[in-house]
Amino acid sequence: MTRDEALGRSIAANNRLVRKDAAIGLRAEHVSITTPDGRRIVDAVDLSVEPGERLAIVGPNGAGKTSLLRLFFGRLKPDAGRILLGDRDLARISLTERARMFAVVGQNDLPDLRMTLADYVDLGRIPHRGRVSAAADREIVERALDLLGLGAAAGRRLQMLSGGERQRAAIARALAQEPSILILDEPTNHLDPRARADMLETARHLRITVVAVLHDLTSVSPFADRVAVMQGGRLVAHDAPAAALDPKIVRNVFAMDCFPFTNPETGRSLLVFDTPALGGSNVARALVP
Ligand SMILES: Nc1ncnc2c1ncn2[C@@H]1O[C@H](COP(=O)(O)OP(=O)(O)OP(=O)(O)O)[C@@H](O)[C@H]1O
Repeated sequence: MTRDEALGRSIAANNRLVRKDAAIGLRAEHVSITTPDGRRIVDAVDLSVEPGERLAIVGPNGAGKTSLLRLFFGRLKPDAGRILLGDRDLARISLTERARMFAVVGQNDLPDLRMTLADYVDLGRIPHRGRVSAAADREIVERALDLLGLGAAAGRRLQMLSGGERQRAAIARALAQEPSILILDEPTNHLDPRARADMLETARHLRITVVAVLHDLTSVSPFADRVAVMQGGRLVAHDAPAAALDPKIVRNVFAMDCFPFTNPETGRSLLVFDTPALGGSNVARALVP
């Protein structure tokens, strides 16, 4: 059994973490956000995420990725356009219901570091409190911890965990919420390459809708079904990874070279990125006499 299959089986065995009504899609219809000084940080974006799909949002710094992500789960309201959750307008869905549907792992989710890991992951149960027995809540927390390989650390305080372990704890907390939609803002920050691959692989097996802002472009194609490329608040591509991260688009948007590559052992297609030849960037020009 490959590692990938083993993970799939472990997640299937822990499938209490995946809601039966998990297959919900999201749609942004012509959404915009304009700042008080008149800047369009999200500009007339139309974008759909199919039920159970994993969408990666990529783009350079300041492109509007986090703002678009926040529109998707209602943290920000659009000035124009609307967000649909399934066929319902998100603006008409109560905060309580949203809290049960969306689990969000943000960039700076620093809780009180004196909490134990188990208590922290139990926070994910708050939207469901009273709907199932306390024993069922505990079991779900344990499953979420086991799934992220943190079972043995359940009694440790967060301050005793490494950055990578805290990041996994945040994902465990999100999964304990049994969300329909998982929202990840740069989830692989602080993770070493193996932990990063594991985390994205875990998200890949969940069979729920996942929307993730990713900075590391090499993580995108193993993880995502589709990719939204943002630049200057606009959506400039929305397609399967190889098409959305086409070399021309990558060069225009990121000033990087992109080379498609197939892993000869697995047949999996991967994208390799490089900076353009010296002289292609202002920094390089400044450094080379
Ligand atoms: N509340 C706000 N008020 C004014 N400007 C904002 C606000 N939030 C974000 N911005 C600006 O909007 C633009 C897009 O920000 P956003 O955080 O969505 O980009 P991003 O693509 O996620 O960037 P990064 O990769 O650096 O995290 C930036 O220029 C940012 O400074």
